[in-house]
Amino acid sequence: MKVLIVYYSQSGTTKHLAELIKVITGADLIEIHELHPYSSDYDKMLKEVREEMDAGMDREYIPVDVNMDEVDVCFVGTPNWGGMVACPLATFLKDHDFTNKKVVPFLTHGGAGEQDIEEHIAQLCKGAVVTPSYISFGKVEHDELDELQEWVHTVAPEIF
Ligand SMILES: Cc1cc2nc3c(=O)[nH]c(=O)nc-3n(C[C@H](O)[C@H](O)[C@H](O)COP(=O)(O)O)c2cc1C
Repeated sequence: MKVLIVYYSQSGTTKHLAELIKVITGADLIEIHELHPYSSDYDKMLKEVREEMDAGMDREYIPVDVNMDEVDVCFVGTPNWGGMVACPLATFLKDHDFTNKKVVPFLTHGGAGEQDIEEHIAQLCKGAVVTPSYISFGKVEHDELDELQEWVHTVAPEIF
């Protein structure tokens, strides 16, 4: 059983959650990075992201060495970007074939919650079986670790 965690993180919050899931599952971890960095000015970056989403543009990512054919269960982690999957990760998901794979979403947000991100992931990972997500407002705290562990065991019992 091959288990993979693929995620994007702009400021480390989703990365932290991905690393906790790695500790629980022992899965391989892949971080997606945009090919051309966003502005380091937060407001400019928000504008840039809004413009590329409105235009339906695919944000290029730095290629990663992964053979998706071998993967059975893929944890997919993203920050909430305007209720959507972060753009570079969205491009990665579009580029790979998730048919008949189990996709397990996890996400972090700044107050708006899950919105339609699970649905967006299902659209991007065509043919996948998408489980309920783990949703964290900001960084996962120490007292939430039991809940995280329980969620992993519930959505992907076959990997243990
Ligand atoms: C471009 C952009 C758009 C965002 N849009 C939202 C949003 O619509 N709703 C929300 O709750 N948080 C939003 N956030 C906040 C992030 O989802 C939140 O801070 C997240 O935990 C950051 O994860 P990261 O550190 O892994 O990048 C946005 C952040 C960025 C950079």
